[in-house]
Amino acid sequence: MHRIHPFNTLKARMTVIVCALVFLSGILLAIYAVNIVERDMAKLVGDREYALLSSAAAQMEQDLQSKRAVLRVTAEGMRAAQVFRPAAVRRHLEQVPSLDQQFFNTVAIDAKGVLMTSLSGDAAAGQATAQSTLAAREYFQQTVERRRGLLSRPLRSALSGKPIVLLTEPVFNPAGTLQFVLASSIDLSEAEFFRHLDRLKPGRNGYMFVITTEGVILHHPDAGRLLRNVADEQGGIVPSTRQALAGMNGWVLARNKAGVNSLIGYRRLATADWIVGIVYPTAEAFAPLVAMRQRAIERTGIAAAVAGLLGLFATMLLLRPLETLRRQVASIRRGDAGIDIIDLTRRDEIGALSRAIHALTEERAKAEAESARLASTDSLTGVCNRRAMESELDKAVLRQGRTHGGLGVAFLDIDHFKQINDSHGHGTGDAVLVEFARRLKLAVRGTDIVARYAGDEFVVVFEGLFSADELPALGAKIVEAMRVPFDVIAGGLNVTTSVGLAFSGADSTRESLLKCADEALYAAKAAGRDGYFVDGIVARTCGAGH
Ligand SMILES: Nc1nc2c(ncn2[C@@H]2O[C@H](COP(=O)(O)OP(=O)(O)OP(=O)(O)O)[C@@H](O)[C@H]2O)c(=O)[nH]1
Repeated sequence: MHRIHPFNTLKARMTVIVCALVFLSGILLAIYAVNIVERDMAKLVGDREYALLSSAAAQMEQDLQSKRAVLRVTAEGMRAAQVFRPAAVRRHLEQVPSLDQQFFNTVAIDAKGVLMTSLSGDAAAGQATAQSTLAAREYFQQTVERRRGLLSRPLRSALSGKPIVLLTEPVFNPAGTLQFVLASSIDLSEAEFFRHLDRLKPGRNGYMFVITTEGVILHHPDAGRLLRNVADEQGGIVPSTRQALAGMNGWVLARNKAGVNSLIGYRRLATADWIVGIVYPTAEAFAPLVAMRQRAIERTGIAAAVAGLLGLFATMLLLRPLETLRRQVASIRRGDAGIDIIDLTRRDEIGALSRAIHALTEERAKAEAESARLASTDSLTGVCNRRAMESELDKAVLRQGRTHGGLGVAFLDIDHFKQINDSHGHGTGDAVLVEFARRLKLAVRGTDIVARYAGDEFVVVFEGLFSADELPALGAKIVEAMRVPFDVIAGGLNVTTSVGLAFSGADSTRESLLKCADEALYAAKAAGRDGYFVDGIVARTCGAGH
């Protein structure tokens, strides 16, 4: 029997397909779910960081406001008290403790830009260095011009050399003439609100930064970048910062300047041209998600393996009847079982296949039987043909050899059949042959073999005879059966036959028996037809050596 390779079985294929489908759908589902979660979580984390950023920005704003207020109140107090001379100014400033708390230093610059006093440091030295330069400073010029205080661009202090921003406030006399400008500096490298900002930095590698709306760095974990403009740095402005400089408030997922994928947020202050920023590397921000994705993929793999096993089990269970059917068909082919072992009661496709196989086998058996019948039947008369007769006679000879039963053979020929054909036509001749065969069958036993040997010649094989003595009666009966006119033409047609009979001996063969019977027929013809002759009835039985 042809064996099927295990990998070619339906079970294997279906298992592979089930596994692949489960794995694929699982992975797709996991990716889809993780993506949704990722999106939601990114939004959650982004919004949370942005909220943090906003609160830091608000606090910074508040801090700047209170600084501004301290300076304004101080200036207002000096105007009201008409404190305009340098020594008085210094004394007054020294008496405002919040100035020292809020600022790195506070200076007074007269209307010409000359440093009048500086709260910290050597005022005289400061005066000497700054006298020629402060008048040109942008913050001084703009304060004088606008006649109100401002927050300066970041700059390097002429006095301390530190990176600073200045809050200014002009002081006028009651007549409205500018007496001097108060300028309080915030040390960018030490500012308290930046320290506070750093305390809010997200994760281990996240950081906060502050830039001006012109791109100058006010605060950054890398102190070396202070006062640099991001546009002038190597690599230029990253796209997200460019958007922030253009006015964007919010967060994005982008690369920072170091090329690290990060969640980057920007928040512009309302009262200063500053932008507070936050950078949170995504690897850290979404670390739980990365772990979750890993877990999802691992678990999907396990689920696929389990589903594959279950699929294999289910497939084996479902296909078991198919395997049974295959075995049944194999045993039917081997001849070990009949077609009835096939179960026709199932209501599924395997049942339908079983019924189809059953019907096909039955039809084939019928067709084979029919073709065997046709192969062994004379098409005109319906009795056995010569070949079938010879085969049956061979078997009968063998049987009689074993059972020692008697076997007789009659060889018949219709008398003057050629004349019937010639006188009445071939059709009538055929009708005579048919009627002759019918009568012949009726004249002998149902178990005897009646065959058309050729043309108008017939053979009958009689089994189970006791002796050759029974042959004359059989011959007479046949001759007698043809005596009634054949109803094949108007008025009937007289048809007679001559019969030669032979009886088997111990060493008889088909050929010898037929030869004996043929010789007896010849004798019957010679004796005048319409009669029978039994070969050797008196003298001999018919043996192979005849
Ligand atoms: N109608 C018909 N005629 C057949 C058929 N087969 C053979 N024949 C004819 O049957 C005739 C047989 O003639 P023969 O056996 O030679 O001689 P016969 O006329 O019977 O004469 P005897 O046998 O000597 O009595 C031939 O003319 C054949 O052509 C057949 O199937 N149908």
